Amino acid sequence: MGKLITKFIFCTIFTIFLVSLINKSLFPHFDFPFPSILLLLVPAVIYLIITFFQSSVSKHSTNNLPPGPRTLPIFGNWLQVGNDLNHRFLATMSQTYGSIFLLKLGTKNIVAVSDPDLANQVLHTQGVEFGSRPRNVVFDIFTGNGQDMVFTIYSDHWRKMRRIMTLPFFTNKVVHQYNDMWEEEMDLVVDDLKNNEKVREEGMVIRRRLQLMLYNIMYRMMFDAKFESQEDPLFIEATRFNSERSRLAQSFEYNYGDFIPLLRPFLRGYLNKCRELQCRRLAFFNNYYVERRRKIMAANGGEKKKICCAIDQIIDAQMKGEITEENVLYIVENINVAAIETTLWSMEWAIAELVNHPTVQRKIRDEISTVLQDNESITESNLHKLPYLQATVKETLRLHTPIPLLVPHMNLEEAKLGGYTIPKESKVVVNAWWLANNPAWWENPNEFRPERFLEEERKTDAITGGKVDFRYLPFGMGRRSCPGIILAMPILGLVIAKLVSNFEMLPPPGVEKIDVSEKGGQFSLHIANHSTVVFKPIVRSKKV
Ligand code: HEM
Repeated sequence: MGKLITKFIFCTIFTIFLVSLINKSLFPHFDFPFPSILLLLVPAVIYLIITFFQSSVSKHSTNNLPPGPRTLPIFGNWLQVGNDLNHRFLATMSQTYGSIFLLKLGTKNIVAVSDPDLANQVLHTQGVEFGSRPRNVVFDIFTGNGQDMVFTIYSDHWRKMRRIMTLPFFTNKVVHQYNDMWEEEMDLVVDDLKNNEKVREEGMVIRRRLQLMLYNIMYRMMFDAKFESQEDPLFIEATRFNSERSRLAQSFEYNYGDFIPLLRPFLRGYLNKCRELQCRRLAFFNNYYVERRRKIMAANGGEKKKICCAIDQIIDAQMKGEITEENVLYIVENINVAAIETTLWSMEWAIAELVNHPTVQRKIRDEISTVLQDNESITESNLHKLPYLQATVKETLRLHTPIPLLVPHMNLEEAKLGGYTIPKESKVVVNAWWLANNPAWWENPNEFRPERFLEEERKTDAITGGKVDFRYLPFGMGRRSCPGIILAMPILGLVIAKLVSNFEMLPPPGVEKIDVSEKGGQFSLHIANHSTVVFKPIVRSKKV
């Protein structure tokens, strides 16, 4: 510190001397006012900041940090790498810097991992050390400073929230309890498609209809409530609130204020927008859904047997003093964020790939008609008899990993990883997409080929003895892995089975293949264009 102060004084005197010299020679008659001298301190202050950063970087570099590109003062690597640190860009960087590397974005450290063994260390063997989530200015607002479960640090609060959420959402009992309801919602989609003549000739963009289906599945599970149609004002409001929240949280626009705290005052407008949205959004969940359930529960005298949906159990936990009223709302917020769009993106990817691969559609149909008895309908409980269908779901999530870098992890304290020192509070991203698409580990990874999970992957299973395959992590692994896998996999399997067995899904007239290019945000990877698809009904004898 003493050294820095000497540098600062030296630099200030030197700058004043230099600039007055320039001023005197350029403007000999200019009377130099006092406040301008103060202005001259600006370069000195900048120099001070620069040297401070330089000293901290060089201090780190003696500490066995992971490799990475050279950093600039203040900005770190930000000017070189830009805002959009997406899965493909990080995969390319890993070819230069190796399977673990460090980027400095302003004051923030980002460690990128793209190797199955290192992924195992982050998610599993050192899952406690790396089990937290990094915070940023926008997520602090959307999570009420970590009152939720998905984005909170690894702590007693997280354990309690995960335990309380597991019983009403993430057990086999829940799956069996709701299987019929899921099917009912899916059958309504099939009926809507069948009853719309335009759909079998010109086709339609199915996203909004599937979105309604998924909202209804989740809101029926959560609140025993459903939306009447895509025009239902509450549906319009819920989807608007959630998509605005996604847009604001996933945007790269606020990075500058997050990476460089000095610039944070310039984010005030953005952060106010986030605060205002969050306030209205939580009030919406509370007024229309949570409060309604509270009233119904109060009318039932809090009788256990009358608990009929997930939020009743959550409110019950709150009434026992385990969590706060705000925590209840953040659970609702987390399900809205984590459950619906992820599953919807996966469905859109699956449909797009099936349209472009009619043989896969045919094979699924054949499997269903071979395996299931006449009049035996597909349900969650017989999905396990349909390996090709399941391989199709897996292949979709491999090629188009919806959360390609997982939800970022963070180490609260300095830690070791792959022999390197990871500074405390680093954001650690596991490049799940690259693990699942690296040609070093997968045969022709760019191909959509469900067969790989039945052929070569079976051989891999034989080699690994069926142990966890850390090349394939669309739901993460370990403590912070996705608990929703227990719902998402059967929901995806059932929707695909119902669509494929009721319709031939085709590109619209005049189009050979539909566009499967991708678009990403800070977390997500979704299809860039929601293409039109023709749903041509199949005349069948079997009920599916
Ligand atoms: C295809 C659909 C889905 C995909 C691809 C997906 C993927 C993921 C991923 C990658 C993570 C982070 C894992 C990590 O950081 O290591 C995650 C976390 C989470 N997901 Fe999912 N998810 C899906 C559906 C769902 C559903 C349906 C729900 C709830 C009903 C859900 C609830 C959660 C929650 C609560 C977390 C946070 C876990 C924690 O931090 O402890 N997800 N999901």
